Amino acid sequence: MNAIVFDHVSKHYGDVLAVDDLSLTIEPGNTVALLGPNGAGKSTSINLLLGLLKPTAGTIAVHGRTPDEAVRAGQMGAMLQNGALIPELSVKELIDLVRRLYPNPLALDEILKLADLTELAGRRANKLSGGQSQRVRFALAIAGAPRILLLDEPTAAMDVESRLRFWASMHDYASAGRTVLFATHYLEEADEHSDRVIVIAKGRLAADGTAAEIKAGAGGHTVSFALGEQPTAGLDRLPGVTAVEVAGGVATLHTSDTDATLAALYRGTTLDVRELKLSSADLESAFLALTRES
Ligand SMILES: Nc1ncnc2c1ncn2[C@@H]1O[C@H](COP(=O)(O)OP(=O)(O)OP(=O)(O)O)[C@@H](O)[C@H]1O
Repeated sequence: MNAIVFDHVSKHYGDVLAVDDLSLTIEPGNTVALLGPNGAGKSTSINLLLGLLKPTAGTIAVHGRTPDEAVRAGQMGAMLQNGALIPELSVKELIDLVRRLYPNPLALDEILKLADLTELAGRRANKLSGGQSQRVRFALAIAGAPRILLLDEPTAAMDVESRLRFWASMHDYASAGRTVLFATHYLEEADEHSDRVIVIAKGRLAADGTAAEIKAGAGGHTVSFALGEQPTAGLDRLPGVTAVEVAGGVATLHTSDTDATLAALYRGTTLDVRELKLSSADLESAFLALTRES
């Protein structure tokens, strides 16, 4: 059975269509990045999954149950964008308080270890740094041993070292066959820390695949050369070429097949090709191309 199913889900806030006929399935054990620019509908989708919002149309299933049923059964844990911690309690007390609310929680020591908080167990919540507070929020999200973990921009405002520690914790938790869905703006995080990337823009699905597939599918490579005064006609019809840009006397061809484009450039045109450069588009340009299109 799928872990998460969105079936033609839409969500309106008054006149604003935040999620627009979104259909997707996520299998158990996958770590999936939900990537999209500001206002794409990432938080709305996560809140719909948690049952905090109801869809205007369509249905959502979590291991075959409604979101409300799945939350009640302790199957979902979430780390949302802001959530206050109780300042007077120590890290250990706070986590223990929350874990006791669940039917089958993880052991306290295991949570502290997974969230990399063992050394901070006695520290009061109001004496934690921003990155440490985020680790406590992560600990609270996993306390009930949820099968599905939802993380809404979990590393926002973390420094580089905190991010590394955070992602190590997330991978440890996911490694026991759990499903993780995290929303992010950071392309490199989606690339490095997920098995699958779902790109949404304006509430719609813009791409779905591994980071490598998304890079390839969005015209993943560029071939550029000094064009000078030579004509550009026909460049857009070379095999593999998806877009042509000319700026400052340099032509840049976006291509899905570098070999075919290069062969045709040399054999099929009379252009004098100089200062040739090849580059692999990164996820960022693929992402920009995808979100621009939609
Ligand atoms: N409570 C609300 N009332 C009205 N409009 C809302 C509300 N919450 C979100 N929206 C709008 O819905 C759209 C999607 O917002 P959402 O917060 O889901 O996007 P997001 O991808 O999470 O953005 P960000 O990356 O900036 O957090 C945006 O246009 C936003 O302005």
